[in-house]
Amino acid sequence: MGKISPSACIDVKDGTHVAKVVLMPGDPLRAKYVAEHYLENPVLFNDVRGMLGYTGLFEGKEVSVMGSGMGIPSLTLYAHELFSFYGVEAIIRIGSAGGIADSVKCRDVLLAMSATTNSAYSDAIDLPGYVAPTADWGMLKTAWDMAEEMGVRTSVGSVYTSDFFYYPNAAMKVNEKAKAVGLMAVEMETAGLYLTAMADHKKALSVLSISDHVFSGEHLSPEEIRDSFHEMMEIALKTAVRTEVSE
Ligand SMILES: O=P(O)(O)O[C@H]1O[C@H](CO)[C@@H](O)[C@H]1O
Ligand SMILES: O=c1cc[nH]c(=O)[nH]1
Repeated sequence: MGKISPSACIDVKDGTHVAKVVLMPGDPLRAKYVAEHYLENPVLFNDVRGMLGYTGLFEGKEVSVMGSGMGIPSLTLYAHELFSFYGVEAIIRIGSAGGIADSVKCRDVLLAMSATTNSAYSDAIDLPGYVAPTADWGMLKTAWDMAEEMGVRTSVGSVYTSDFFYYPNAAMKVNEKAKAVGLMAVEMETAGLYLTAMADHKKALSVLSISDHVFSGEHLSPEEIRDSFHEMMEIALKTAVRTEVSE
């Protein structure tokens, strides 16, 4: 029999550990890329289901990076296990998003202050009315300061976290309605991350990179995506090592 893991879907390898702040891209291969290109001495701590997770050093401080998979069910499963079983205190999602506001352009970084969603996830919190999935203010402020210092074109606003990448009924015009109430971009995880952090009494932030525009049809080439992701990752890493955690 193997060792007993405290969690169902992450199995931290013997002799490794998870840092108190974790960066989470949707794609586990992006986690590997970040570990290999940005972290000193990265050590693989998880590879269950190929959801690669590494811990290393950035600016001399420990930080982890691990894939979340796509969509709220996948991200919230991993985020809850990290928060509840591995001592993680803050998660920063680093993901791509489709622009919906006219003011948002490809390559922009978008800091998600809040996230509206069509997911039923918040129903489980069972509070009368609607819960407002919101970023941690301290992390949001730090990310904004880092982006300003780096001179990166950055927006702060509300995103739409959708359970659908492909809507089965296009006539619902969901992206048009999201745009009409001022939501800036669409992606698939942020609301779940913020609600999980809220329920687990932890901190979270989504730092997004605009990879395409839903209405203008503008989209980046793979090389351009790599360059704009670089800015998002730098902002997220600088925020991670400045996030207040327990000693
Ligand atoms: O780039 P990532 O982090 O995967 O995020 C976006 O890309 C995926 C869809 O292509 C969804 O996960 C969406 O949220
Ligand atoms: O979820 C996503 C991510 C990028 N672009 C989109 O249109 N949707």
